[in-house]
Parts: sequence; structure tokens; C-alpha cells
Amino acid sequence: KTAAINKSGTSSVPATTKDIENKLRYLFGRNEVSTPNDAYQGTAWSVRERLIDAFNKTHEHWKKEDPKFIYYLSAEFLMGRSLTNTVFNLGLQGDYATALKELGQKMEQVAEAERDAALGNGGLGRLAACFLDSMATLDLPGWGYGIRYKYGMFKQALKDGYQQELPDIWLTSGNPWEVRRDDVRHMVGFGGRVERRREAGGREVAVWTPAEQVIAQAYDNPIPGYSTPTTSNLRLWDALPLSEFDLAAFNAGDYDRAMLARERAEAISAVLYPNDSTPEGKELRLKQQYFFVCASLQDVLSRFKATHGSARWDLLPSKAVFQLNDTHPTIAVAELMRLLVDVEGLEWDEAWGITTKCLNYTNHTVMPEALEKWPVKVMAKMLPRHMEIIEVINEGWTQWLSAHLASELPAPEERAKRIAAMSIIHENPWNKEEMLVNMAYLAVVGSSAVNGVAAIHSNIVKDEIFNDFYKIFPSKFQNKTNGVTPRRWLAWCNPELADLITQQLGSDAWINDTEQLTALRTHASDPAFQQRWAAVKSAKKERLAGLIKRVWGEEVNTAALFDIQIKRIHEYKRQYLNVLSIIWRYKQLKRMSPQQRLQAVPRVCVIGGKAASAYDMAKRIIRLVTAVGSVINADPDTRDYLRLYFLPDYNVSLAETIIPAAELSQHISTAGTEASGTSNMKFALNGCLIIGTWDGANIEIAEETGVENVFVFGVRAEDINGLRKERKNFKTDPRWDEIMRDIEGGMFGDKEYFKPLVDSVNNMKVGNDWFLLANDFAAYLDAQQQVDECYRDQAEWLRRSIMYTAGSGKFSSDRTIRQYAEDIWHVGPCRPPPAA
Ligand SMILES: CCc1ccc([C@H](C)CC(=O)N[C@@H]2O[C@H](CO)[C@@H](O)[C@H](O)[C@H]2O)cc1
Repeated sequence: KTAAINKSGTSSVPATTKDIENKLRYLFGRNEVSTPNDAYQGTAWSVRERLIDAFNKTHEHWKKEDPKFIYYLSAEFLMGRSLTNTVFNLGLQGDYATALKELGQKMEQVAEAERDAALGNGGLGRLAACFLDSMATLDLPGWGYGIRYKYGMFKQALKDGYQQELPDIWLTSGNPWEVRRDDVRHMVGFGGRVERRREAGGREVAVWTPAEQVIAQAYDNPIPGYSTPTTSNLRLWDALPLSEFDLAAFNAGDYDRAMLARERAEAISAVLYPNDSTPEGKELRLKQQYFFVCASLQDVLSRFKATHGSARWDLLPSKAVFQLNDTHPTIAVAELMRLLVDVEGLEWDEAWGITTKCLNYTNHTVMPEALEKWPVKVMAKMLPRHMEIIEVINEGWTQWLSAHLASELPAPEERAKRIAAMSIIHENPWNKEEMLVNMAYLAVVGSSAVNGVAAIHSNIVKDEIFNDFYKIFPSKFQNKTNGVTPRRWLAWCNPELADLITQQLGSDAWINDTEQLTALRTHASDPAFQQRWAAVKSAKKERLAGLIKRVWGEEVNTAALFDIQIKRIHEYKRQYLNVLSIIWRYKQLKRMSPQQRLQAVPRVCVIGGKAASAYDMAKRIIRLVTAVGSVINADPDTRDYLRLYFLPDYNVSLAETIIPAAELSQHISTAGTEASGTSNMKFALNGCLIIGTWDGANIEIAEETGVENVFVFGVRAEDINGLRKERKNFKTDPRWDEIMRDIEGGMFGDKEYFKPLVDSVNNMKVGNDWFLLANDFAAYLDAQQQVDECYRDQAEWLRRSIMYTAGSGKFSSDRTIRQYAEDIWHVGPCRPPPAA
């Protein structure tokens, strides 16, 4: 887009340039734009004002229209950087790119001065961010609610090849993308006791007196839609002490006690828990969950009351709908009941009717260890009234069940067993003394709709993990296959490819109507178009090669096949299997003569991802990657044909650099374990081919782009249990055995450190190699062989690459959000009038 011409017919660039300089002068006291960081601060604080204008206009309109609102409750929002997305979504790139040029700066460099807002671990958090972009772009009145962590996802460094975690101090130089709302604060209580009081009318009420209270301080983060006046909101809560400093304690010489309240309060929103599958089970985690849920619900109910008074709570479900992003905000079921019954004085059943109508739950994982269960004693101590409410909910639920199951399970013991299996409160199978609150069951019972995030996953959700519930409420269970925003993940991170697509399609309408990408299919085999397509990809490969040079100080062959696996490190995602195939490829190259090697398809393999700080096996996998990399990258026989690099500190911004440069991406989780995956969609959108298992959204990507274009391998989900039982009769592949001996023998050093890795997959006991690496090994090597064969035929490779982008229309988060809005939220667009 070229620079805008304002009303007076003159270019608005001079004003923009002036504004950038003024922001820098008056906010940072700097008289000239000398560094990219200067330019970033000046530009960001200048763009901020346009953003806030759009935000205010949108919310004035929504206040007037009073539409039904969506509230997306999530403990994580993995936003990444905002400058580029905000400038492009608001259509200001012409002005600012030209203004920055005049200031001797390049938008790309300036953008890199921004710290990522890394308020999430991985898939779940990034999905929430993509959803906010789509909700705004579709003019849906929708807000995100979450926590303003002072420290986000830890920064990952490599020390001698091992992961090192460093605090993510992202707020040091302020945050131009947030507005502190001193007028929006709510009290949040913890602990204490509950008493019964009889009110004047004789109604008995529960009165909770918390032992500790903190203030939830709101920060608004305007969310600009693409090519629409709509700018919605992400409201994040920061925890503040009621009294920030206890002067009396200080005067008594007890400095620690003087600061105690402050430390305890600030600890609540201090740091993101870095786990993306196993709950830490720490009390502070539950405190974080209740903190943002309590503040968010109070915020919504007070706004509702301001408009509709406190006598029409029956209207609430028609004005507010909540989406629980996994079980992390599930305490909302009990909190909404507390606010409606204890605070607003509604009868239990009426409140329950309203609560269940308002809430919906999305499940993102089938990993048993990832399903949160809080010990009753922890819940009762921290949230005594909520524990009572959960007990009453469960009492009502199990009684209803008992009646409902009477015909199907006449035998009382049978019925009792089923009811126990479906009880929200149940024994800890590993410690019978302990009772647990099953947050997933509470979410299912307390919600109108329950959905999985890809077709295969939603089937597993209803046929396995919640089957008993599905049999009773089949209509409650839905599928909503994930999506990603085509703005950030193609148009803005790969503008060269975006321009080529726009030229070929004759308009850029595809940016918010990705179904139009299908028209590229007719050009997939057109040599001229393929040529230009390949030129874009190789320019992006040069850029990634530059990054590898900066990180590892080595030149890579940009004619090689760029093979990428970037995602959180986890045994079920099988980065370990990828490394084993690279070791085999290395050994084959070693056995070849120099002439034979000339025939090999050279590869540059990149692996990136963080391991949860307490996840030992994942950390050993990272070390294996760096150890194998340092051996093969240094080997004179093979280094021209094979490289392996671990790129540290994988985050949203790094993904925006790597994905456009990728030619092959790996999504090789054991079938039935990856709920959906979303990086697979980002790669496909950027014309990167996939080698993957029949799992998550890989299946739907294959269906859309043509299964013949995907390198599919491996056992199917329905065979997993059988294969695990058959473990003892499994015969490993001789190539597998050889590699295991190599690792054990110290070929890559650190053999003691790698022993648990070998032991975890290399004995034939049932339960060993839980993620079936040995079972999929041979098929995986075959699939990698097919990749090499295909890559030799660049015309065929480029045809497939174009077919991937052409078939990615379905995987826009706009399609996903449209489906949520139609099938779950029942909310329509409410577009403000265009900016004057
Ligand atoms: C309590 C610790 C914890 C924290 C986060 C999670 C998330 C549910 C893990 C996650 O990010 N799941 C991923 O969600 C994506 C978005 O739906 C899916 O695409 C991925 O397949 C799924 O692993 C589980 C447990």
C-alpha cells in the first residue's frame, strides 16, 4: 500500500515522520532517531495513537449497539511482536514505511527491536492470539481475558549444548501496546472462611470472608482487525497489593513483613508457568487461574449490570458467552455461581441455568497427565466457598446421573461404579486418601458445548476421554478444527510470496478470504509461475541461512533441502525420531564414496523448541540434537551434504523467519497424541511440504492439499493400544539397533547422559517406547527417501508446494472463528462505522 493522502490532498508522510520524532523527543528525551530501537519506540508510540482512536470508536459503537459479546478466557496469549501486525492491519504501512525511510530506517529492522509478548507456552497460547485477530477482522464483539505476566516464557539459551532458561524481562522499556486502566480494578480474595447467615427474608446465604485480598489492575491491549474499522480488546490483569507497604512493620524494623503483602500479591501475576503438558500442581498456579477468572467475571457482570440493572440476570446468556481455553479457567464454573448466588442473590437453579448457558469448553490435549486435577484440600484451603459450590454441583450432578442411568444400569453397584467414574470429585487413583477435583469433568458438566480442535481429536474426545459424558449429552460435543491468521502467518511474515499470490490472483482479497487461494491450483504446474515461486523461497532460505550464520557461525548450502521441525520439545512430538533418522542419513553418507555422495540430496536440518524446565527427558533430547549436530556438521566427508542445527529460543518471531524459508516440515507425533498442531498449517500456507503421521490436523491438511502430496507414514491411532500390548514380540529394525549401539557407544559423546534416552525406547518390555518410535522407524526412513526422490524433480516439488498453499484456505482462523460464532457462541458481526 502506498502512503496515504490526507483530506487536504497532501501526503501524510511528513506528519507521520514528525510524529515519530516527537514521540521519541517527548517520551524518551531523544532528539534524533539514531538506532532501530529509537525508531521502534518512536514509531510504536505514534502508531499507538491511531490504534487507540480505532479502539475508542469501536467501543463507543459497541456500547451504543449493546451486542452479545464473546469473552475468551485463557491463561495464555502468545502474541509475539505487535508493530508490523498493527501497522499492516490498520493499513498504515505506506505512511510508516516511507516515514522511516526518510529517517534512514527500514521497517523490517525497526520491527526487530520489539520484544515478543511471550505470554504463552505454545499451541494453546498462539491459537488464542490468532483467534483475537480473526474475531476483530470478522467484526465480532469479542474480548480476550488473561494475565499480564511480568515475566513471560523463559528465554532459552544453549550452554555447552544444554538448554538454559533465562527470565523473560519483557517490560523493561515499557509497552506501547497496552493502556493501563486505573478506572478498572477488582478485588480478588483467597483463603479465609465461609459462614452461613440468614437474611431478612429468611433466606440463608453463604458469606465468604477471604483471609487475603489483592487488586486486579486492568491493562487493555487493543486488537486491530484487518481492513475493518473494528479494533477489539485483550484485557490482561496485573496483581497489586491492597497496601503496598506496611509502614508500621517497617518502623518496627521488620522490613520483610513491610514488603510481604506486596510480594505475595505481585507473585500472582509475576511469571508464566513454562509447562505445556504436565501441570505443576503448585498452589500459585491455582491462584493465578482464580485471579484472572474472578477479575474477568466481575468485570463482565459489572458492565452487564451497568446496562441491564441487577434484576435481569436471565438476559446474561443473550449478552455474554465465555469460551474456556482448556481447563485452566474452569474455576469460572464455580465463580459465576458464587457471583450470581452469593453476591447477586439468585436461586441456585436459576444461577445454574445461566452459568451452563454462558460457558463453553475447548479441550486441547488428550494427554492424561495434562488434565488438571486439584486436590480437594488445596482447593478448600485457597477457595473454601468454591469448594462448597463444587460439592453442591457434584451432588446435583451425581443425583441427576443416578436417576438418568436407572434404566440403563439397573444394578446399583454397576450404576455406582459409573457414577463414581463420572464424578467431578473423585479419589486420587495413585493415593486413595486424597480426593481430587477433576477440572475437565467440571468444565464438561458446567458448559453448553465441548469441542476438540481437529476432527480426529474431537472423535477421541467423545469416544475415549469423555465417552461416558458423550453418551449422555451427544449434542454437547462438537469439533472446531484449528486455524491460523493468514495476516501474520503469510501476508506479513512472507510479503514476497503474498505479493506473488496477489499478482497471480489479481487481488489481495485472499488475505481475509483464504478460500480464494484454491485458484492457485490451476497454476501449480506453470513453469513461469513455479520459477517466481521458487525465487521467493530461495530468497527466504538465504535469510534463514543468514540467521544460522549469526547463531552458529557457519555457512550453509542454500541449494540444500531445508528440513524443519519447530515446536515444543516433547516425547510425543518425537523430535528424537527425527534425530535418529538424521544419524542414519549421516551413516549412509559416510559409507558412500565421494562420487556417490554427489548424487545425494543435500539437507540442512533445523530443530527448534523449548523443553519445560522440569522435563528432564525433553532436555536430553535437546542435548542429543546439539551433540549429533556438532559431530556431523564438522565431518569433512559429509558436511556438504548434511547439517543439523538446533536454533535456540524458538518463539513467535523466530517462527516468522523460519517458516517462509522451509521446504519440508515435520509433524511426526505418534498418531492420536497431537490434538491438532497449528505450525503444520503455517508451513502449508507458505508452500512448505509436510512429512507427517496420520494425526491431528495433518489429516485434514492432506485431505485439502491432496494426500498424494503429503509424505504420510506410520501406525494409525486405532492400532496404538494393540501395538503397545504386543511390545514384547516386536522386532526392531537392524538400522535402529545399529544407531542405538552408536549412541550407547558414545559416538556423539555424553553416553551416560543419553543412556535414559536409549533405555526409554530400546527394551521390549510393555510400556517401553510408549510413543512407538521403533514401530514407525522403518516407515519414516522410507518416507524420508520419498522426500529425496521428490526433491530431485523440482517441477514436481514446486507443483506440490503451490498445491499446499492452494489447499490451505480451510486453515484460516477466520473459518474456525466463523464456526465457533455460528455453532457455539451464536454471535453476529457488529461493525463500527468507517473512520471519518
Ligand atoms: C497444565 C499444564 C498445561 C499447559 C498447557 C497445556 C496445553 C493444552 C498444551 C497445548 O498447547 N496444546 C496444544 O494446543 C494446540 C492448540 O489447540 C494444538 O494445536 C496442539 O496439538 C496441542 O498440543 C496443557 C497442560
